[in-house]
Amino acid sequence: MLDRLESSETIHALFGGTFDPIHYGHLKPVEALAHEIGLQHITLLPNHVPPHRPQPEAKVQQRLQMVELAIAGNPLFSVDERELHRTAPSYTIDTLEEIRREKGENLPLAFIIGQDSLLTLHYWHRWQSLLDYCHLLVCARPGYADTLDTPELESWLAAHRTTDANILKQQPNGLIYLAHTPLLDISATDIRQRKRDGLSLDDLLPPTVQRYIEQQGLYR
Ligand SMILES: Nc1ncnc2c1ncn2[C@@H]1O[C@H](COP(=O)(O)OP(=O)(O)OP(=O)(O)O)[C@@H](O)[C@H]1O
Ligand SMILES: O=C(O)c1ccc[n+]([C@@H]2O[C@H](COP(=O)([O-])O)[C@@H](O)[C@H]2O)c1
Repeated sequence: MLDRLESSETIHALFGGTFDPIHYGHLKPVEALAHEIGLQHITLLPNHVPPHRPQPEAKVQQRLQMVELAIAGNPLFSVDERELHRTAPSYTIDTLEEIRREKGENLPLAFIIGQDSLLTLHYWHRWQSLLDYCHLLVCARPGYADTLDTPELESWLAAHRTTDANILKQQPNGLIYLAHTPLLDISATDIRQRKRDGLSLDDLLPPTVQRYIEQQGLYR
């Protein structure tokens, strides 16, 4: 694999999630990230069987439908359904291996996560191999420390971190970039609880998704 590419204008950026439901805490930080580092496109990757967490309340097709409603008419986003067709746990490394095979070894590939995911990354399946396939782009998230309390993760971050977004386009994988994205205190857990409590979901997620939740009777 080439260590450095001559030049590349494109990063194939993936944003994985359970999206139960998708909300502005997902959409707005990654839109800001796209501006910050010049991403032209972001592919949302809803998972089927999320590893390391309780299983989603909404059905696969409902979570997919909410993602599609949330990104309708926004050319920045598209959705990749591949993990939804797998019944095994949606390990990110498996998906990255597959996408790397499809895209070839030179295309810069990036996987976007929130700060909370970074803090627990050492529990992920084959976590130390993730950077063999992609860069990691980390969006800030309120309520989650920006220091890692696991020495192994801390030294791994120090070894791979870059503050220069331009390098991400010149190398296919191997770097971690902590973005300066806006802090949005929104979580799907809170949205599901607010729905159960009969509270408003305004400003937390797109109106189309709100209406869908209502129509489908989700999160009661
Ligand atoms: N408000 C937010 N700010 C930044 N990143 C976020 C935010 N909400 C979620 N993310 C990130 O988006 C990805 C997908 O998150 P996920 O679908 O689990 O949403 P969630 O709101 O954390 O869900 P839940 O509350 O059900 O755990 C994760 O990498 C997570 O860190
Ligand atoms: O590969 C793993 O072991 C792994 C463990 C936890 C989370 N992930 C992926 O990280 C993304 C965010 O996860 P979540 O649980 O916050 O929605 C999503 O694409 C998950 O499939 C992946």
